[in-house]
Amino acid sequence: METALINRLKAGCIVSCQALKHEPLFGSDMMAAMAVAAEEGGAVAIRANTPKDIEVIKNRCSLPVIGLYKRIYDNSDIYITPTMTEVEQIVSAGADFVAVDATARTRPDGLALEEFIRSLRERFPSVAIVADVSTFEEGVRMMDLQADLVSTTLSGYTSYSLQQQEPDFELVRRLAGLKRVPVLAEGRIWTAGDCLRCFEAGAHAVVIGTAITRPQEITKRFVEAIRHRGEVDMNAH
Ligand SMILES: CC(=O)N[C@H](C=O)[C@@H](O)[C@H](O)[C@H](O)COP(=O)(O)O
Repeated sequence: METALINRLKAGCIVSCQALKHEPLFGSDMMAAMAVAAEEGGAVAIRANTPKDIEVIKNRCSLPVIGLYKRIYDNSDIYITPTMTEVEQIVSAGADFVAVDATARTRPDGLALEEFIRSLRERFPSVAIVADVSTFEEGVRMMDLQADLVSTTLSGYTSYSLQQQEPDFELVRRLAGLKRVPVLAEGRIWTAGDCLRCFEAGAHAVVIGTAITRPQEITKRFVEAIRHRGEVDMNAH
């Protein structure tokens, strides 16, 4: 079942429909509408945050869902599905895949990454695991631990990973080059050209969030481009 699901993602566009509490589109209805729009547009899957959003999206949209649950604990920097408590809730909500922080940082419950993955597998053998990593070494470690997919989600979002404005094409290329586990290219993909570069680098699929589902950021891009043009004009006179 996992293999069929993973094959279904191949060469596809996965749309991340997420809005946090402080964002204008916050709310499960909004995210479900985004997911339906993504499905109409030809997406192959949805990435969604919180049990509630996942449940509503699964009810309205027929695409498979990569579920995660962002929760902040005081004693850890890990916030993407940090413990088994969050895993249980997103699986109950209907997630087909579970995305987890797969960095080596200390987890809130102190569980070693190996232990966490082992118990996730034991408890939920039919759920595919998406390992969100920030570096090549973390990706390899998750391949050793037999994650079903590795995603470059956290590149640029840990203190020790490459910080850059564009997607981490090189990380995609290095991980995909190992030909061990399918690799998702995720993070800061803004254009169709970025997507094509990810596929050239060997990505199994691409995950696009902000560029499709955060209108405030999309607007800002246009506004900044216009402002920049104005500044260039002023300097020319
Ligand atoms: C780092 C982190 O917490 N990333 C989150 C992961 O679920 C989301 O906030 C991103 O929107 C998603 O990864 C897609 O990336 P982008 O929005 O750049 O296309």
